[in-house]
Amino acid sequence: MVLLSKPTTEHYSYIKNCMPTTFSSTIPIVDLSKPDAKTLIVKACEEFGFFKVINHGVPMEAISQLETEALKFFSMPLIEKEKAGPPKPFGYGSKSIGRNGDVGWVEYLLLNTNQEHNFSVFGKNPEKFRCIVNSYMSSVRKMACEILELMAEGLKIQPKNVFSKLVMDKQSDSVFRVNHYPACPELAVNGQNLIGFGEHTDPQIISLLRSNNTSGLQISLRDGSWISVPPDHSSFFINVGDSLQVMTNGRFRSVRHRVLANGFKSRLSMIYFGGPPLSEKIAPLPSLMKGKESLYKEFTWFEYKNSTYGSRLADNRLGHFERIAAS
Ligand SMILES: C=C1C[C@]23C[C@H]1CC[C@H]2[C@@]12CCC[C@@](C)(C(=O)O1)[C@H]2[C@@H]3C(=O)O
Ligand SMILES: O=C(O)CCC(=O)C(=O)O
Ligand SMILES: [Fe+2]
Repeated sequence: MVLLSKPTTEHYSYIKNCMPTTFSSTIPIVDLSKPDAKTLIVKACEEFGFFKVINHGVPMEAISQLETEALKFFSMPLIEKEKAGPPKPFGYGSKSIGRNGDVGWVEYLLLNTNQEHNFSVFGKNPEKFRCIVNSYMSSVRKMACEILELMAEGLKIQPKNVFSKLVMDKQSDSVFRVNHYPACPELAVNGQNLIGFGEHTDPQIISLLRSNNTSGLQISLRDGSWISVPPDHSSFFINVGDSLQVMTNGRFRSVRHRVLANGFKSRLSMIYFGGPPLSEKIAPLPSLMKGKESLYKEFTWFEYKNSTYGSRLADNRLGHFERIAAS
């Protein structure tokens, strides 16, 4: 007799003492077609490091095509999906996140925005999937550029492409990820909170996230409390990354966020992480220092990225690069 092991969640992490989920209505909403967008973006980046964008200009068709292809990919047998792995550095991964023992109730495709690095990742119909990913990525990159320009305008710094030029650069080290969180029926029964993707900040400049209508994403506020982000499949959610926190000398905050698994519905999210070229120095822009000292030591994106590889998801990665104020 062959004994098949029952899927079990005992090796995953739970959140203890998790408060009942409260969906927040405090998350800023920015309409990119309105003239006040730049002011609202700056305010949201200072207060939360997070906001929701409507009228974003990414065609719903590009989004749903990618969603369909991704779901097709994730519905394949594990043995097929594993042909696209391991995600070192790009490809299919499941359960394990990063290199240092983090696990979550998630499977994912991690891709480079430069498609040459994504060999053999696309399953049975690679050309179609690749093409759909490309057209989605170019629309989202355009939105990233627009938002980063609005940030510069809102901060009254010049030129207005100081941030956007980094993600538009041919050498930009950007990453794209599709996360799939299967429904976890055990949770529906026992009411526990299982970690889908553990708490962390994104190391890059900016992240643009779109998900289906399944909840799970939470962000941490300045006081350390967690709020649930109501899902909205037609909008984008924008995260300030660590690099943008440094470039604004701490004025913008990179947001800590996490995903909880759902007992009833599966969640699919796709995230574009806009990063600078590897050789780029990440340092506060002189025009934002106003005579103040940099809060950070000087480092390149290459150095920061390398240090993230050695870290655990929840680590305060910027901590190593903070300059301790001389007293
Ligand atoms: C434990 C991890 C896993 C990391 C690296 C390190 C710390 C932060 C994680 C992320 C978060 C943002 C996307 C990603 C691609 C990134 O750049 O940083 C992730 C990466 C991975 O999933 O490999
Ligand atoms: O899947 C999500 O909704 C968010 C995941 C995330 O934060 C990440 O991949 O960096
Ligand atoms: Fe993230």
